[in-house]
Amino acid sequence: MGIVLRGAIPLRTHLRPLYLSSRLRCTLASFPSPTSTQSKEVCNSKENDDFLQWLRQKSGTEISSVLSVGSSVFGRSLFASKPIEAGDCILKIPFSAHISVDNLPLEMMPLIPNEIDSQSLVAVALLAEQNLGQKSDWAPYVNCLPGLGEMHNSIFWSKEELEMIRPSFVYSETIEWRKQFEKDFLALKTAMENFPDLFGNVQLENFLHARALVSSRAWEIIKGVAMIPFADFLNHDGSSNSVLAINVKEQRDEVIADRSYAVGDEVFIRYGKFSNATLLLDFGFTLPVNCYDQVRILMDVTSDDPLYAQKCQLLHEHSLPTKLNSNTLKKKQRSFLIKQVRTFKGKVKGIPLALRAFARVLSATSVIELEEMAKEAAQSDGRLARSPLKNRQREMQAHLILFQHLDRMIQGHLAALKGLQNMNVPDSSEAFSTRRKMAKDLLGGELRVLHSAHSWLAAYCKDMSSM
Ligand SMILES: C[S@@+](CC[C@H](N)C(=O)[O-])C[C@H]1O[C@@H](n2cnc3c(N)ncnc32)[C@H](O)[C@@H]1O
Repeated sequence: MGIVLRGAIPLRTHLRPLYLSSRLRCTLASFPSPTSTQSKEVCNSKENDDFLQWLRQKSGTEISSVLSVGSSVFGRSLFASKPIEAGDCILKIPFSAHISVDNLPLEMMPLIPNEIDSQSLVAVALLAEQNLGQKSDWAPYVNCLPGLGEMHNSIFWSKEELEMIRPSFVYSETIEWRKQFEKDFLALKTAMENFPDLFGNVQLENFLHARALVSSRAWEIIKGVAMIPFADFLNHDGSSNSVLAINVKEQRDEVIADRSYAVGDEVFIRYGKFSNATLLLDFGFTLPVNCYDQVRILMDVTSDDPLYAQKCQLLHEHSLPTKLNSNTLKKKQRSFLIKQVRTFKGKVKGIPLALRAFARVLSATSVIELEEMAKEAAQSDGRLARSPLKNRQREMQAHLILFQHLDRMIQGHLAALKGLQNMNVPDSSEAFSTRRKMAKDLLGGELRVLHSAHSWLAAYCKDMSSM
């Protein structure tokens, strides 16, 4: 195998493919590149030289002769120190420079419960390096990592800050994640206590910090995930076609420039095709305009529906989410994901077929209709209610249910955005204003997606009623 392209890791994603398939480039109008607003930055040459010299020694090879470390509005960043042409390989980092689970003592592994994911394991490895301080082989790198106060992942938001994003699914996901990480920490604490010299006295706050450092800057490697010094100083531009790639043959990570850069320009890569929800949860930032935005929605059969039991049963039998599996499935697994709606060759993209099928079941008013849906599914590919209902009135009703659901979500988002606009932010609270801006980006992006689906549903219902 040669080069494998990959994205940075969002939290708790175990099975993300190791390569990025289609590499859709957003139009500049819909997705401004950060480079266009970026001022050139003079790098601190001493810091850069020291860091690169340490990494060169650690790796036994040249890392990059065209990039230097500096800072931009996005924090630590990499800049072109020489002219770069599209197609140039701009950095090469051997696997030996990774911080991964291999940094942990082998004797510790049997003490770690199976349910702990590889990102939490790397967080534990990072905690050990942090505790070793200057004695750590990775000290020059570990010292560069942002402190807890500089992290804005939603798991660090206060109750009041989280209220700003209540209409978004990210609100409940953040709460779920925090609970999960607290549980993971308790499970890992016992293992760490067996190695007091290595870990010292790790508190929940330290673990959450390390966990968020991993989610915002680790990449998938062949086994699990790893922190990759220097490569993780590159900031994200959703319109970039440069990604971090694994060169298995040469046992190193590489980045190929997708465009030319003049000396002093900040160099960006794309971490992945991530929505603002993912960026907020995993990376602690958002983009003002993000063409990968999407909205998670939860729909359920209401308990006052006369056919409640029959609808739940039918949906459940066809693997559609219902309250029946709320004990076994997390909210995310029970939700539907809407993307910006586009019509292509008469087909609509963005509203999942499963969601439309769900709405068709919701719209049924008799057991006979439900039985017909089940029969039709059995006679075709087994999937329930995938085709338009023969009864046009009913088909319109199904889509009206979705339309009204989205309408309520739109009203919720609009009210929350208005609240953010009118909110008094104390001048002293820099973190709060950063987070308020992130809340605006998240809700604004979701609103655009909701509006696109809402308009499409309105047109569909109109078509149905006029037939
Ligand atoms: C892989 S690190 C990149 C280096 C980082 N700037 C630093 O100071 O170490 C990812 C972090 O950089 C910041 N970042 C990267 N791209 C960004 C962007 N387009 N807008 C805002 N922040 C960004 C976020 O804080 C993110 O969690």
